[in-house]
Amino acid sequence: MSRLIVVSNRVALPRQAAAGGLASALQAALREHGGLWFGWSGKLAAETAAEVHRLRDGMVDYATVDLSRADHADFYLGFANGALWPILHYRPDLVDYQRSHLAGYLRVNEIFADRLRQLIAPDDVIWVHDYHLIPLAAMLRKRGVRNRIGFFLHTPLPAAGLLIALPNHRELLETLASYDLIGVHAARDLRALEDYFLHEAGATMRRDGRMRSANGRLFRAAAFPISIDTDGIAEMARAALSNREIGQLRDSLEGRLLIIGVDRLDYSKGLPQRFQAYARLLEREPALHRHITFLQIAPPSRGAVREYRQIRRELERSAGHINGKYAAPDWAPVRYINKSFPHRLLTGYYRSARVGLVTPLRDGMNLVAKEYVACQDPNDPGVLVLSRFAGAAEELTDALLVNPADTEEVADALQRALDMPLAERRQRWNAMMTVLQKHDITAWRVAFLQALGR
Ligand SMILES: O=P(O)(O)OC[C@H]1O[C@H](O[C@H]2O[C@H](CO)[C@@H](O)[C@H](O)[C@H]2O)[C@H](O)[C@@H](O)[C@@H]1O
Ligand SMILES: O=c1ccn([C@@H]2O[C@H](COP(=O)(O)OP(=O)(O)O)[C@@H](O)[C@H]2O)c(=O)[nH]1
Repeated sequence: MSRLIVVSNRVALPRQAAAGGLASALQAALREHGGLWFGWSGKLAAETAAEVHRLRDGMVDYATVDLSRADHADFYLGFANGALWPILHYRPDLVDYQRSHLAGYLRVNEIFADRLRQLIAPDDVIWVHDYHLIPLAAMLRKRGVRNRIGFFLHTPLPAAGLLIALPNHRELLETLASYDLIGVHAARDLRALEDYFLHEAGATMRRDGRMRSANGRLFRAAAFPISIDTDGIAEMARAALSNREIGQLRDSLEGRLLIIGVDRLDYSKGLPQRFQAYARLLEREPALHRHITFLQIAPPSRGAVREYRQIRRELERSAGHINGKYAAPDWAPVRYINKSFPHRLLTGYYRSARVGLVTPLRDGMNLVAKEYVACQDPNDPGVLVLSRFAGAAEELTDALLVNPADTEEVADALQRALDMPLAERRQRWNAMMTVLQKHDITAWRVAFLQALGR
């Protein structure tokens, strides 16, 4: 079996809390298969990649590099999260495009290519992840790397008509053709990718399903919905019940039904709209007062980008406003926490909640939705309220699917979830759990690597 090299900006180092879905998922994918994981150490230093830090844990070797403050600002905050992230999440209005940021992005990709080149053996299979590293394969090819290289995009991909709003889009996106296989989460992302290549980048589609780029390179694209370690997460949720912290949460509810949301503090997650929908429910249904509690866990993310600071302020106001208006001396309708929790606790919190409220405006997949389902008690499962615009909605069709921007619709779905009879909760949960047991993180990894190997 050839060695697998996974490359991503974010790396979940051993005994470090996984930050976000990419890190959680790749950690689970590599745990069983083993391989080398190359990427950013998460640390800043005087110079980018002055040395490669090596570490081994179980089946996984880690090779990480530090970023200089300037490269972190231009590459990660500036271009990746200030320009690419908003356009990929259908927010051209938030794109802050600066040439110096693009230059930093390309510079860091070149440095990564140099360092990685030295680690690659002839029959290694290389799997690059996400929008931070789009041109990496083209840069590796320039350095003579002929190995199989796959790419996986963890975000949504908007329609070509929107993508072209990004200055210099073709120069950047065409480099994707240097990969042998491009994976996306959902059928709609695949349609957008093909549409972009065929109508904006001069590629053609061959009968065998591969595309030929304008400069003659053959590559394939397909959808591979990412998933979770379903059985592992379910087991963790059962074990969590004996945790003191989970008992404390349950006691504090005093019989009230819990609605839970867990999201990085990101404008793509639809948090202001979610708070509004919850407030609307309270306004409409005084009978629910004191009988429900909404727990929103929202660890801060990318705080050096202006929009992320703004959304943080907005949510503080909104949570304060709802509590100010509806709270009683012995009841707060919203518990809002800007802190991150390990899976050991999160799984128990999910299991304690009657409703999982997952309403991003756009999301590549959204693993929280899948984790919430996997953590439920089969005898008394909760209900998932899920945005149609999360990749997960293509698979979890037995959730209550909503348009997150429609306050009344989300409030209706919350009410329906809170009232749902046990038989219907069980039937919906069984259907979703069947999907997650078949399509777990191992199935995702195997499907992608098999397709890359073909
Ligand atoms: O690394 P950060 O800047 O701290 O951000 C965390 C990750 O956010 C995004 O995650 C995506 O990947 C998930 C797994 O495929 C998917 O479920 C989710 O919908 C995406 O938003 C980002 O794409 C990652 O690169 C970041 O590491
Ligand atoms: O306090 C927290 C909040 C989130 N997560 C994890 O971060 C991931 C979030 O992934 P998702 O795909 O939902 O969204 P992303 O943050 O990647 O956009 C999930 O595995 C969560 O369990 C966590 O471990 N602790």
